[in-house]
Amino acid sequence: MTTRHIQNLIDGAWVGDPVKERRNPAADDDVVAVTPVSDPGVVEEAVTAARRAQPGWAVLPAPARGAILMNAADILRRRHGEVARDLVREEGKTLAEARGEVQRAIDVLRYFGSEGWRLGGQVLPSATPDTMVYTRREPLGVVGLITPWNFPIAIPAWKMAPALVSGNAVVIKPADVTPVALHHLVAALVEAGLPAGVLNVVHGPGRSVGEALVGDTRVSGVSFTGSTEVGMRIHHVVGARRGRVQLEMGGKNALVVLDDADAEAAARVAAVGGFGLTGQACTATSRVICTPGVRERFMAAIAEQAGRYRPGDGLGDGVLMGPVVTEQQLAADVAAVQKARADGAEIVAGGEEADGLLFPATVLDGVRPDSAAARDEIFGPVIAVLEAGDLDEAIDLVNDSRYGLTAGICTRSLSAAQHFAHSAQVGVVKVNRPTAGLDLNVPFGGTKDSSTNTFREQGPTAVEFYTWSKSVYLGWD
Ligand SMILES: NC(=O)C1=CN([C@@H]2O[C@H](COP(=O)(O)OP(=O)(O)OC[C@H]3O[C@@H](n4cnc5c(N)ncnc54)[C@H](OP(=O)(O)O)[C@@H]3O)[C@@H](O)[C@H]2O)C=CC1
Ligand SMILES: O=C(O)CCC(=O)C(=O)O
Repeated sequence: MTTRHIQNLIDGAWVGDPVKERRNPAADDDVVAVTPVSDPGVVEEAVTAARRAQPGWAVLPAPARGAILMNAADILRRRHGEVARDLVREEGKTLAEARGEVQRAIDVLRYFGSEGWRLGGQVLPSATPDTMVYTRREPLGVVGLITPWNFPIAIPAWKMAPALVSGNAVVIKPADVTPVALHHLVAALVEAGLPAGVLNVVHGPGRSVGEALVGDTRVSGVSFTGSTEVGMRIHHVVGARRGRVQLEMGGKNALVVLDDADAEAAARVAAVGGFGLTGQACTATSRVICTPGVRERFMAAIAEQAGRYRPGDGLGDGVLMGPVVTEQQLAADVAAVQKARADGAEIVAGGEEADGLLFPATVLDGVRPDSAAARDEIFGPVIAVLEAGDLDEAIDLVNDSRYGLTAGICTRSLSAAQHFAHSAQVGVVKVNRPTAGLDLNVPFGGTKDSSTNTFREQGPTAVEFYTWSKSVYLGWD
């Protein structure tokens, strides 16, 4: 297996000594990558380079910027298999999940590449004679992107692509443990013709490099995906200088299963949302709320599903669930299940016994709404099952959370589905579909502690975060 020697990208040059190892979570003897451990001085250089490059990039016609994203998509497509295997090795996804994520990054580049032909404003009537009014979208300037390990190529792609096509220069700090997938994306953009300095990458710890990026007053906007704790801190720092902030943080996403649902189908939906991606998605199904008539059938079906998601090396045949990403995340998963047991939950599948970083798909029954298992994000393959008397009680439970990212319902009733869709205090509602898994052309974001609930990511609205609106009055005599 190849070890990737990865460097920072500053002003078009690959620099920095790769010293820090990342090992495969499924095979500790497999060194996937070595990366630099940068200090805040490197961030300073990166932002300086970005500042220098941005005006030249912004005056290129938007279709020319978009064409570079399109070229990068083609380059990445040719490397699809190699990138997907590296992604399995560094993050622990299954090969099918990794292939899907790489394809998503390619499609995101294509989508925003073609946005280059559509970026524009509005033409409006003026109250003044012989005057035309139109709006333009101006880039913010230099934007900082801070990304997590759980979608190490798709999330950087869906932040970078709208930022770049709308004329910004970018400095990105990827998650420390997953440098390789991002490197493939960045290499494709460089080979596709991105001018030096327009995209800069700094590897290193969040608490030093990430903080330096967030704290640099030349950075006009920061887009972050990760924990609520770090996100809130970023909001505080960037907000204090009236910078623009976009945060995608945690979730405690619930799936409601009503009496009229097909219990087996609902269990499959819950398992894809809760155990797929090893439960390591902010959109993962973390709570299932059953009404009494379906509960018994659902419990039998979800226990059977948990048995199918036996954890293993994501490169292995037929493996539906890969390992947990790190020891640190494993410790959090184990502690959450132990706490749930101590709080009186019954473990009907899985449990806290891990084999290395292989953690079993776990189902907790009899979870009290006020307990940690019902309230705190776990970020592992753990589903807490709660009971509600009827749909309205279920909706109250869904909304009784500090988070508001996604929610789902399994039902055959159109009116129940509609009532739920309109009452759930979340950014994304799914009916008879897993809470995780998003279309790249659809706005994404949440409410409450899940998001800044202002600028949505993905889809046509994504460029709004990276631009501001200017109104031009054009008069003639
Ligand atoms: N919403 C989501 O999709 C995600 C949520 N999470 C949640 O967060 C928990 C912890 O995961 P973790 O990876 O530690 O998440 P973090 O929020 O710590 O990390 C996310 C990103 O922020 C960086 N970062 C960390 N500290 C700072 C800081 N002080 N200033 C600026 N940037 C910083 C990280 O860098 P570095 O990697 O170097 O620490 C990483 O690039 C998970 O258990 C899960 O609950 C995690 C990942 C994604
Ligand atoms: O569910 C998805 O497809 C995306 C999830 C996501 O954005 C995240 O976990 O950060």
